[in-house]
Amino acid sequence: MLLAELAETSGDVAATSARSEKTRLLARLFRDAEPAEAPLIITYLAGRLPQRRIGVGWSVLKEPRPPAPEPRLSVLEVDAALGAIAAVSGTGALAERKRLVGALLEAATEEEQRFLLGLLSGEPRQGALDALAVEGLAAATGAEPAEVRRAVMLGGSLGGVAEVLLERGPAALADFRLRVGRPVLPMLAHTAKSVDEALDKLGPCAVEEKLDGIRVQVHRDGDSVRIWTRTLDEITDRLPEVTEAARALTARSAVLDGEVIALREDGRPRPFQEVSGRVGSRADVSAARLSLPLSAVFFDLLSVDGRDLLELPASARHAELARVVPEPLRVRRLEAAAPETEETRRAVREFAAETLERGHEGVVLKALDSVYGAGRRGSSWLKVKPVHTLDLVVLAAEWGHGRRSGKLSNLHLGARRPDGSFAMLGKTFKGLTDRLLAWQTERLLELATAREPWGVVVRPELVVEIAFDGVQRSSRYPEGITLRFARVLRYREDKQASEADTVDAVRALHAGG
Ligand SMILES: Nc1ncnc2c1ncn2[C@@H]1O[C@H](COP(=O)(O)OP(=O)(O)OP(=O)(O)O)[C@@H](O)[C@H]1O
Repeated sequence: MLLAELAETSGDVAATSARSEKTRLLARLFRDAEPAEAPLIITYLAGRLPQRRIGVGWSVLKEPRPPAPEPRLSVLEVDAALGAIAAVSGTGALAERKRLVGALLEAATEEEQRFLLGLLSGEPRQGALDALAVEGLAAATGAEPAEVRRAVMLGGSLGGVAEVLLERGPAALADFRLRVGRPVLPMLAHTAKSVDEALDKLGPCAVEEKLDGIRVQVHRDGDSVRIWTRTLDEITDRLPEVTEAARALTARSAVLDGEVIALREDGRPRPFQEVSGRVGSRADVSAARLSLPLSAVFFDLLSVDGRDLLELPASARHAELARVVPEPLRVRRLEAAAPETEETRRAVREFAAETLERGHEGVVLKALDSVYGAGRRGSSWLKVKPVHTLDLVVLAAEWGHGRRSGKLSNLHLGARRPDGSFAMLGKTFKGLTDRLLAWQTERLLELATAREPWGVVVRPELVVEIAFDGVQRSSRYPEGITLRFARVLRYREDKQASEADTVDAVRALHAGG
């Protein structure tokens, strides 16, 4: 497929507000696509790059280049060119990247150049494109949209499903079943303001400790054990102790969902940063496990000995979990089968208070009758934390003063609007350690799209977790609201900007006071 066709459709989809028309346009595009092109088309439409970063800033991109008179670039050629640019390293890398970017842009027509520049500078694209792409694919192939969604959940990627669907038609969707050895996206939680609100919303439920570590999905098949993160990156080699624990279970095959944490000798959790440092580092793992042993604590079971449990209610999945996973490897949990009674509510509040005393960050309440919604942020899991946090996107950063001069410090924070753009909610430089300041200065300079005397404007890509004390009215910011006492907790490199919190979610916190 020529890039020109993709660029034109992308523009047409953005220009119409009717969902049915968007679906029709996307269906036509998918009908014209080769199966192998589908994953790329979907990523480009959503404004993402498979390479994530190509190491080229706005100063290079903005140089005018003569456009090609006729469209001739294919999407696969664009991908190959961007791959080559991302792979350049060593001395003279910058000049070489600049040369390659120039060559790519000069092979593109004016309209294609606009599309490529938007893509490379991280300009917001269609909000919710992936959901539209599911409908477009379904319309193009005659599949049921719900079946396509199910396959994406179990296949782990929309691109992968799209390719198979275009190649073999709707019948191929039946092949997407939970398989040991193929990870699925984890089920996610919504936030509730209090334990009582969560009990009211859920009805009969279980309350569990919320552990602040790294989400893991552990697949055991006989002696083979593999471990994936929330974003489905494989980290088996980093966690030999989890592999050993999984091999010791009574089940021959199992898919487990849990959290990896580090515990002190007195049983209290060590800070998240230590866990992520160990999992992310490339240091020798046998030495690392001696200085910081990690433990997995499991809270769900997706399959056991060949039986798929995804469609079972949470209570039945937990009964299976309790059968195959011994106590210390299971999350602490209390069942609240009668949440309307004062006695139950008191017990749940006590459980939550004790959990905080034990050093954990909060609790998660889960409806007893809910199925496992892989990849979904359903309303049947509700997290309750005493400190409000939001995942926001860094839009710009200001140069620091005094001890922080030469470092990018004060961050401009944005929440997501429904159209995919970002609304600035405020600024903060609080909570930044020297290590974070150094790290963010380097990253933000890479992402810079404009340099100003006061700092840099960046591609809206980096997600940062912010703690704050409340939401208040402010005429200084575009949505009329801002955060009180915002401070940085950590960067969330496991999240994309499209997963950041929305303006509506922040507004709801304001309304709820
Ligand atoms: N008992 C538990 N049940 C479910 N999740 C838990 C539990 N304990 C800890 N977690 C962790 O809590 C995460 C959800 O809450 P958190 O506030 O950390 O959300 P988040 O990291 O911003 O992202 P998300 O909700 O998108 O995962 C889960 O992804 C999981 O890693």
